[in-house]
Amino acid sequence: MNTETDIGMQTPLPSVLAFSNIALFLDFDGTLVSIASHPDAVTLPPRQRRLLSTLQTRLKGALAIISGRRLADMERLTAPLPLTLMGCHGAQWRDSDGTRHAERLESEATVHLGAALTEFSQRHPGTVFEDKTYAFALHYRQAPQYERACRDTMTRLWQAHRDAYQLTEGKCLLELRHHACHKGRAVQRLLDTPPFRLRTPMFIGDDRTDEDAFPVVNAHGGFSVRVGEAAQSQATYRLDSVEEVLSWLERQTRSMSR
Ligand SMILES: O=P(O)(O)OC[C@H]1O[C@H](O[C@H]2O[C@H](CO)[C@@H](O)[C@H](O)[C@H]2O)[C@H](O)[C@@H](O)[C@@H]1O
Repeated sequence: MNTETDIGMQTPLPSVLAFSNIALFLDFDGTLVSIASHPDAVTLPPRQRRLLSTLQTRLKGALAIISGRRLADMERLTAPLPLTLMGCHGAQWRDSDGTRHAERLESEATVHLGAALTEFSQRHPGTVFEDKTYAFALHYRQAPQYERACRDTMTRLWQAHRDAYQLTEGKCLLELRHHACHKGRAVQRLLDTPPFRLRTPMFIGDDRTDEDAFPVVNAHGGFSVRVGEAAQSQATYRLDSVEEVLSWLERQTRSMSR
């Protein structure tokens, strides 16, 4: 059964929700911060810092960022906020008290994939290779002339390692994700533990890998929100841009008791 909805069919989010019992899960790039030319060009601006800090307090800690980036990147970008963070699409995570966890990685392919993609990006100037241990991302945003070569190489590597890896497409990005990387399982893991347990989940995200989380949120009677344009999505609701995400969340904080 196809449960995806044409993006135009999604409902705009109500202007204000009963927000104090929400467990809020936020994607990072393209949701909380705008897309930039290079992964390292992104920072967390003061407006987002203030918002996250307020949400963390008002939701009594039931706030997590679930990103495709490495956990270490997310810790650096959000420091010193004491947030629950998940990196590598949920394969690594940090509790709000600073305790770190990681999925076991049983793949023997990581060294081979890392070496092959390092060599590829050296031969194709402008492409960016990110080795995230659980996932291998190849960016062509600054070298669109190599998109075809990136696709061919990633497809060939995936065919050799499809037992352990999935090939997905992001924004000017192709990614080999170990099966341990799955935002749906990440959301379920948090919903099984305090302070998220017994709350209504909301996930806001803009990308293909966020689609893994939407069915889990829907099954819990929560709010799945896709940001921006997509051909199809399993999200029930839509916000159009990072600016809309920020102003919608700011409106919720104003309506919540202190
Ligand atoms: O799950 P997310 O937090 O949305 O992370 C998804 C990927 O985000 C980053 O790449 C994207 O953002 C870059 C900076 O704006 C941009 O240059 C790139 O083209 C985008 O694909 C990050 O580098 C990846 O590791 C994440 O998987």
